[in-house]
Amino acid sequence: MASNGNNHVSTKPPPEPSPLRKAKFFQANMRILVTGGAGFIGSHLVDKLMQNEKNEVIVVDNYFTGSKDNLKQWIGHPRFELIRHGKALPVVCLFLQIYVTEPLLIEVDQIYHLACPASPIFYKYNPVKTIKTNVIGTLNMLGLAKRTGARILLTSTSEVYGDPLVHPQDETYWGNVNPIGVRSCYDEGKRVAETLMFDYHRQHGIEIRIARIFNTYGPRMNIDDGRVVSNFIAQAIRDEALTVQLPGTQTRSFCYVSDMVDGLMRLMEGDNTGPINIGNPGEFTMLELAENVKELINPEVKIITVENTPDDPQQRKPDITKAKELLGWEPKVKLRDGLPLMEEDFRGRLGISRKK
Ligand SMILES: O=C(O)[C@H]1O[C@H](OP(=O)(O)OP(=O)(O)OC[C@H]2O[C@@H](n3ccc(=O)[nH]c3=O)[C@H](O)[C@@H]2O)[C@H](O)[C@@H](O)[C@@H]1O
Repeated sequence: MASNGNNHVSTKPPPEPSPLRKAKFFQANMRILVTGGAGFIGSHLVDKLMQNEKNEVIVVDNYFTGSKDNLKQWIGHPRFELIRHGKALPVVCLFLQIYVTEPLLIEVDQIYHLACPASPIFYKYNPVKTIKTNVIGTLNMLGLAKRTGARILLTSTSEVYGDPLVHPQDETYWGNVNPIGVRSCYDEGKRVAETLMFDYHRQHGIEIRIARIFNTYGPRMNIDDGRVVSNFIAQAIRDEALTVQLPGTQTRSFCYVSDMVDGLMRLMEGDNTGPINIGNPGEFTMLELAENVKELINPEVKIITVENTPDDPQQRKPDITKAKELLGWEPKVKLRDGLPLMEEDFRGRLGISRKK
């Protein structure tokens, strides 16, 4: 049984897969559910999973932050299925509808559970729905894993470390999180989701994997997503000033999306439950990031400072020793190589070409 090296080993064998999966007539394909599969990271993960002819991929998404456009190349493909919901109810409600009141009665072998708005602007917009998504959504996916015997991977977040007092952050750090702040719906929500994963693992023998994702960027991010890399790139392309939130010395470590997807798939296929940090340890202040974007994308653009929001973590950098040792994974794409790839995608979508 997989362990995270911290005595979290389940005493129970994993539940038996559905008898259907063993039936003679049943195809040998691996059936993989991706919640949030129309989103930024989810859709890149789907692309990679679909490259393997043995995979059937089922996406559940409510399009709150994801978009059908991200999956257009797979719609109609015989190994691909998209579960979407009607338009009568507000989008987040619809998401919860399927998770809460309509259990997903499908047979799956693996579940990548990504569903949740990840941009602070979006997750703070309706915090009650955000925490419900993290708690009830994860509970229901664990219920599905229990019934089908599927292995489930949760994309948790570096936000579980809060405003960290250790640097860099390794997986043994328990975090410095405000339980009643405006970010709590997300960071505390993900912390409860991790707890649920381990409780199902210990109590029911569910095969779990937990990735703690650090800031990720790349093509298909929402243009007005509100996160720093997408903001700066869109601002530089539109000739608008880059808005560095104060103090500007706060740091983040940015991982290119293809590296992230590679890390998630290695974690799913490997033997370790995690939690495992998946992120790029290259650390930048927000002022340095702005300088890089200015130099690479638009040397004419201004950099200004603006007010920040409460509880913004002041430093963040993953210790990826565990990912290197246990998954043989480390990121390959440097920030200065990844930013131009994202610029190209944003220019295409904004319809603004580079000045000669
Ligand atoms: O990108 C991510 O992966 C993470 O994004 C957010 O976490 P955060 O690190 O706060 O992401 P941003 O909103 O991109 O902010 C990063 C830093 O940039 C600053 N910022 C943001 C936007 C902007 O226009 N200017 C600016 O300086 C913020 O103050 C903050 O210090 C989410 O909360 C995480 O769950 C998610 O994993």
